[in-house]
Amino acid sequence: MDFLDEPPKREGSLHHAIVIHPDWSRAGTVSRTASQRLDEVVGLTAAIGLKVTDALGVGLQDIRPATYFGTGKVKEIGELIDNADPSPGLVVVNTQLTPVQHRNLERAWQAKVLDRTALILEIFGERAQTKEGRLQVDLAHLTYQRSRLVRSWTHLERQRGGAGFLGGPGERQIEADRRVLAGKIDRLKAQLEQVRRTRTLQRAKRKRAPHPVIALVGYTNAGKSSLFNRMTGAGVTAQDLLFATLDPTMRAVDLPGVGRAILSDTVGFISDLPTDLVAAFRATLEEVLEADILLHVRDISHSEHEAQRLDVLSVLGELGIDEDSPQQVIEVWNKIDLLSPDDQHTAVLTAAHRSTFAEATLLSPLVSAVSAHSGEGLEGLFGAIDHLLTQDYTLFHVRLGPADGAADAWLHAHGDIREIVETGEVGHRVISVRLSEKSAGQFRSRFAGLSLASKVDDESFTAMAGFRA
Ligand SMILES: Nc1nc2c(ncn2[C@@H]2O[C@H](COP(=O)(O)OP(=O)(O)OP(=O)(O)O)[C@@H](O)[C@H]2O)c(=O)[nH]1
Ligand SMILES: [Mg+2]
Repeated sequence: MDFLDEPPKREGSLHHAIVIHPDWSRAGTVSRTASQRLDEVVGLTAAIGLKVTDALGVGLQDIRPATYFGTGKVKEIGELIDNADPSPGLVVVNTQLTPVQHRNLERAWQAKVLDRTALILEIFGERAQTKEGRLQVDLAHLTYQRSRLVRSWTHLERQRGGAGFLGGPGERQIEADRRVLAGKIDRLKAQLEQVRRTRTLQRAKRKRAPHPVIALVGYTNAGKSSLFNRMTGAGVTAQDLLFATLDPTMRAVDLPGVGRAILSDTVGFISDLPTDLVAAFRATLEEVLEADILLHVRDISHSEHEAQRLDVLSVLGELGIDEDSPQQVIEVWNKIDLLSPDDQHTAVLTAAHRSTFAEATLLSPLVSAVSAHSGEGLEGLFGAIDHLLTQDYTLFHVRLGPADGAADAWLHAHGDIREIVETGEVGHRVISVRLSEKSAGQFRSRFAGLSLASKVDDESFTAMAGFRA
């Protein structure tokens, strides 16, 4: 009964995998076609450096509690594994298997089985860079293992030849007392809580700085890091890999027209992201909750971009972000360089049209069509950000003299300078600047001797600037 003591007998290569996508399309309820789903899971498998020897969709009409697939299918796939050369040591099944199905399939095929959750965990395990990222992945991994007490195959195990996840004794550890696992989980949770507290403090500090926070979210591979790089000039990893970015990266940037803002790149989302995993990443994704603006980056050249959009909305929903949330939303239709000239034209027009009626919410976002690669459309995106951040700004005019250097610097730092008009007198000028209500209040109390004038008509502006009519 206890398969844990029964290692696979066939010595398949742990670098090679067969990928299986259970296909329900005949039941008529899938939102995506099976072949695109299969492509995605092949991409995920390749993302951890595995060679895919075979990839197939398997039509299903019902699920067997013991083996997921019917007996005939299990046997058929078993033969496929046996006949493959090199013999694959891994079978990826693109669904969530129950612990029993998982174990039985491993035994039947004498190979390691990775279901969708395990596969995504493997990718995350490989990508995590920071302490926090690793903690989160470890936690997700242990939670997954505890739920099934099945041996987990990890890339660490693969690389170190037997060392398991966390660099511990691996499989033996899983076989050990559940209480050990539970203890580890508790400790990880405590450590993560500490990280979370530190982050909250950092956020509070940022809040005191007057800079808006802009967070990039989107389906994995949509081009978030590429756009982040375009916007910041930073060398953040952008790769044609799923989940190239796992840890959030933040940068202060000076955006044209907007001034200083904090830009945050985040982990990509994917369909069927297990709830556990979403929870594990909550700590880092809290940046998203705190953002003033969300840039929802979409690969508009992808045939599945609409389904991906819905997946992203559903993950955001699990994080507590919905259409009523305070974050303002811009959809960034990325990769327009990959569209035909006609489609590109349509995308740009549609984006502009949508934006006209947009409420800047999740369901009614502003839209910007761009190419992170060529930089096309970026000005429009900056314009949209500027619009959102400054829409409650009022235009003021301030007359400054030679002694008002401090006020001048303050306005440049906190306002959106529209125009500077030199008056006739040396060192005197009128600055037209857009300020938020809050900034205007601060200016008035800080520079009480200067007057901030709003709604100045042409005539009084001329008078103010000392021009002769
Ligand atoms: N042609 C084209 N390719 C792009 C563009 N933007 C990104 N890419 C490519 O798309 C792939 C994914 O880009 P990333 O920036 O890593 O995507 P990401 O959303 O950060 O991905 P994850 O971090 O994995 O979630 C890379 O190969 C990029 O070079 C674009 O505007 N045009
Ligand atoms: Mg990325």
